[in-house]
Amino acid sequence: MSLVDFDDVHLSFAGVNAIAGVSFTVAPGELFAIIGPNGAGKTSIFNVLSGAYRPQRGRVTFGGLDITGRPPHRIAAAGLARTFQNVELFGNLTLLDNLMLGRHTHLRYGTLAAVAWLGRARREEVAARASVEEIVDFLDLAPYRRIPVGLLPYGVQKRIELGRALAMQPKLLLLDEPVAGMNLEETADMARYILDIREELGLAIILVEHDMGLVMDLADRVMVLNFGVPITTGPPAHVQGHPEVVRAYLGEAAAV
Ligand SMILES: Nc1ncnc2c1ncn2[C@@H]1O[C@H](COP(=O)(O)OP(=O)(O)OP(=O)(O)O)[C@@H](O)[C@H]1O
Repeated sequence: MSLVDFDDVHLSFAGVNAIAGVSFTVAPGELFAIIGPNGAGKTSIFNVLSGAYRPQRGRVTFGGLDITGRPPHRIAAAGLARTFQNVELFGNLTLLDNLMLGRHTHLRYGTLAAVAWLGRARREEVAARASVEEIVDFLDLAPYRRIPVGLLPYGVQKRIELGRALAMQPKLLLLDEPVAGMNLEETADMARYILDIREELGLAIILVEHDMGLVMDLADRVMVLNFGVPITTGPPAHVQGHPEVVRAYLGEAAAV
């Protein structure tokens, strides 16, 4: 069974079609990439998946659950986590605090228990700390543990954002331009972490990215969008050779 089933989704803003009949599925553990020129509708798909936008038509199921139009916190609790195009961390908090905030979707104790620091609250907090420490190791973030994240280099902040998404223990990660603004070394590092997440943690990932080299290296399948409509979907080799894709989008990259 598919983990994600995005079925004939339509979304428009005051007559502008952001998504005009998009369908795709993502299998558990798959790395599915979405590419397309600026304004093609990639971020809108993420916003529909995560519950920020409600589509006018179509249905989205996640893990067999109909999540169409559900509020973002419900969808997050069902196991969907995302990172953003621009870093959205709490700059004056430390790495550990930022990751603990990500983990908070999983803490189930009530306010009273937390105030009284009762058994369950304490046990959950200890488990949360342990799982956050695993993420710190996994992403090689130990040197930055106690520094306010706003003071850290951009590439490290993007990695922390990835860590915060992992702290939610998701089944599906939405990565929105994870290497935008990074230098070559930072990009290669991020590519390795994305592969590790997939191979060691077995998470499904939907990747939106303009870096074609990264997409073609990492993705199992790629969907190409143009003006809110998919042109084609398939393995990287299929997409790269598709004449309409070359014309609509890969023209410059293909010439590199
Ligand atoms: N909140 C909004 N209000 C009005 N129009 C919007 C809104 N969000 C997106 N759009 C429009 O929907 C279309 C698709 O935008 P979207 O941001 O999804 O594209 P994108 O492929 O992610 O682009 P980019 O690569 O530049 O991030 C664009 O025409 C955009 O202007």
